[in-house]
Amino acid sequence: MLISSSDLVHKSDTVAANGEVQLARNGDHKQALRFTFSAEPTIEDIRRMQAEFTDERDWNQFHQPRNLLLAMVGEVGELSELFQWRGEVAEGLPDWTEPQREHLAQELSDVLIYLIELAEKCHIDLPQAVLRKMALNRMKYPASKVHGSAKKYTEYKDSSE
Ligand SMILES: Nc1ccn([C@H]2C[C@H](O)[C@@H](COP(=O)(O)OP(=O)(O)OP(=O)(O)O)O2)c(=O)n1
Repeated sequence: MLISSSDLVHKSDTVAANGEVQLARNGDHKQALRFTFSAEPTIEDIRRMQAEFTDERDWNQFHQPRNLLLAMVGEVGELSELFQWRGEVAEGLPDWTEPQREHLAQELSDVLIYLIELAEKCHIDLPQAVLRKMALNRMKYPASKVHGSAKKYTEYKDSSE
């Protein structure tokens, strides 16, 4: 389908990681395009692949929870360096070069890989934990109450509480 740039600004339109644009026409609200991920690999896929990587190298002896946490924090530091001193950056990082974007992709991946292995080694079922936490977040921050405000939940004075 041929689409013009003006077609690409509707609520719910998405751009998948492969660049494919998914159009939705469920309202007249105009919003920025929403970026989406590929469906795979899943978090469990990444856990399994990293477990294989670790097993093949006999590295489980080093990959205890505390070491994984420190490794992850180190990678968060490397990730932070990419943004350091640049000032605020716009969504989609329009001013970044492809090598810079690839570097960012690698640092984000390092953080995620260590996070997932840390959860595994702590026997936390991360996908299910995320579901539970998001349900809690929705209860703590009802959209009707907090819409458009970034205040912490403790700052809301609710007469019904
Ligand atoms: N003991 C290790 C070492 C590496 N990795 C994996 C997980 C990370 O995705 C990546 C981290 O590799 P490096 O420690 O070499 O860190 P970087 O890839 O960030 O390299 P650099 O520090 O040179 O930027 O490799 C791992 O699982 N266990």
